[in-house]
Amino acid sequence: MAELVFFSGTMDCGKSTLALQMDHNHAARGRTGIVFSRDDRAGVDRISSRLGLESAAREVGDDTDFWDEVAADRARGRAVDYLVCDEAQFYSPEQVEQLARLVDETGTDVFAFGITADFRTRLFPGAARLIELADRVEVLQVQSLCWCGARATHNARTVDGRMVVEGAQVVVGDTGAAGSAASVGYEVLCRRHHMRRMTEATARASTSDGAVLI
Ligand SMILES: Nc1ncnc2c1ncn2[C@@H]1O[C@H](COP(=O)(O)OP(=O)(O)O)[C@@H](O)[C@H]1O
Ligand SMILES: Cc1cn([C@H]2C[C@H](O)[C@@H](COP(=O)(O)O)O2)c(=O)[nH]c1=O
Repeated sequence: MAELVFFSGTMDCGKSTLALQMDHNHAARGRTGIVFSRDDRAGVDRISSRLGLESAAREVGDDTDFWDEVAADRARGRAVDYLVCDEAQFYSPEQVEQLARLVDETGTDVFAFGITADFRTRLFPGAARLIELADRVEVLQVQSLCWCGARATHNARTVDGRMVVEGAQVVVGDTGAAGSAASVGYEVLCRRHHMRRMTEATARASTSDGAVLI
C-alpha cells in the first residue's frame, strides 16, 4: 500500500541525507522516482546534504502541480513509483494535497522531508498540511543538539549574530554561521534556550571568561 510519509526534524538533523539515501535504495531495486526540492542552499534544481552528497532535483515553484508533473512523465512512458520531496515545508498546502491524491489514486509512494516550525516556532503551512494528511510522521533518529547538550527541538534565526523572532518566514540560509556577522544564520536550540533567546554566542557573552552557562 502506497504511503505519504513526512520525515521531520530540526534543521541539520539529516533530512536531506536520508532523502538521498531513500532515493538511492529505491532506485537500486529498480523503482523509478522523481526527486523534488525547493530553495535548496546549493541552488535551483539541486538537493544537497551537509555530508557532501548532492544531486539533481526538480525545482518546485509556486505553480508546480505534482499531479500534472507525474501525469506528464507517465504520458512519456516513464514509470513513477515514488516521489522524494525535500524542503517540503516550503510547499503550499494545495501542493501537499496533490501529493496525498497521488498516493491514494495512483499508488505512488511519497517521501516528504522538512522542518516543521519556523524561527518563531510557528508551523510552516506546508508542514502543517503534511502533519494533517500524512500516513506517518517520522521524527529523525539522529538528534541535533543545542549548545547546552540537550536535544535540539527548535530552529533559531540570527541576524548579524543576534537571535531574532520577527521577519519573513522564508529566508534560505545555513546553520554554523549563527554567531558570526554573516547577515542571516540559523542555530538549533532546545526549547528552554529558544524561549530565553539564548544562542551559544549569547551564552558565551554573558560570562566574563567566555564559558557557557547552562
Ligand atoms: N563532517 C561531518 N561528519 C559526519 N557527519 C556530518 C558531517 N557534517 C554533517 N554531518 C551530519 O549531517 C547532518 C546534516 O545533514 P543534512 O542532510 O544536511 O541535514 P538537514 O537536511 O536535516 O538539514 C548533521 O546532523 C550531521 O549528523
Ligand atoms: C527555521 C527556518 C528555516 N528556513 C530555511 C533555512 C534553510 O534554507 C531551510 C531549512 O533547510 P535544512 O535543510 O532543514 O537545514 O529553511 C526558513 O526559511 N525559515 C525559517 O524560519
